[in-house]
Amino acid sequence: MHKVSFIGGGNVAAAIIGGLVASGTAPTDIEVVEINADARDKLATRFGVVTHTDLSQARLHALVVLAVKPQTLPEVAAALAQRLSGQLVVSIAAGVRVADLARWLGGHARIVRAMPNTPALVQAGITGLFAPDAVSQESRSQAESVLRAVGGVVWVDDEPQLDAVTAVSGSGPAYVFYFIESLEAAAEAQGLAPGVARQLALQTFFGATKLALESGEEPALLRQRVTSKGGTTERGLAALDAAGVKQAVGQAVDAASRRGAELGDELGRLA
Ligand SMILES: NC(=O)C1=CN([C@@H]2O[C@H](COP(=O)(O)OP(=O)(O)OC[C@H]3O[C@@H](n4cnc5c(N)ncnc54)[C@H](OP(=O)(O)O)[C@@H]3O)[C@@H](O)[C@H]2O)C=CC1
Ligand SMILES: O=C(O)[C@@H]1CCC=N1
Repeated sequence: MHKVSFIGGGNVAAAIIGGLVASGTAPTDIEVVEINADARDKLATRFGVVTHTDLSQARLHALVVLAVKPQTLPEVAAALAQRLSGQLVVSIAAGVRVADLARWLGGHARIVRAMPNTPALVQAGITGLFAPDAVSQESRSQAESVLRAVGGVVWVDDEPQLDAVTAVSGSGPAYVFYFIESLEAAAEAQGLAPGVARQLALQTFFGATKLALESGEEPALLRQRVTSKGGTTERGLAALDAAGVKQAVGQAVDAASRRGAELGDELGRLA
């Protein structure tokens, strides 16, 4: 496993670092530049990684993961530009395009974009990856091996598709938690105790997903098997249809994807 430098040590960086350490990377082979003292202390205590307050203190390993907010990236990239000497740069920032990042990095070409998600924390993430044609197969494999430490990976051929990935699986855990919260609230409204409501909601999402993954069957077929003719599920699904839930999910993904493109446009206008 490669030595990795992280710039930004927040939620997602911590999840990836956790996966790397769990899959055998020595904590001392990971360094993190993080301006927030609390976050820095947590990373050092939890994983034993090397931490720095400022980029100027970093050694910069062969693979550098940019894990700051998109709005912070132009400033971080400008500071990093002076320090780069051929490293592979992997950006996880939503929306920020390779061409803009390359420009802020002073023309650096070895860039891969990645869009992970927070289930990475429990090594059950899924990451979308994109690299421009000029990036070698070896660099692609290096980037992929870091993200594989926290779950599955998929590659997309066109950069705009990464906005769709962001909207589906990057933001997706938030939609799932929203559905879990809704099911739990509905269970409580039926008079079930809060602890029971939580257990029913969580295990139902977990069990249904496990069944779909392990059986490999079409989700539509699995749904039909739950839906007895003239029974309860039929009524429940009819209510979901009448409320336009399927359309609402489409609208959520569309809105999130457009925000990704918009972030790219906004930040791309910066020099
Ligand atoms: N959250 C998610 O589910 C996902 C997020 N992403 C992307 O990942 C990136 C990080 O997101 P997330 O982990 O949620 O964000 P966080 O805010 O948790 O992490 C970013 C960290 O970087 C620190 N930071 C800010 N400026 C600097 C700097 N100049 N040098 C070093 N560290 C700095 C921040 O400190 P402080 O808080 O003090 O500013 C913060 O601790 C974003 O670009 C986001 O688009 C991608 C996939 C999923
Ligand atoms: O909300 C966001 O912008 C980030 C990107 C995907 C998940 N969180």
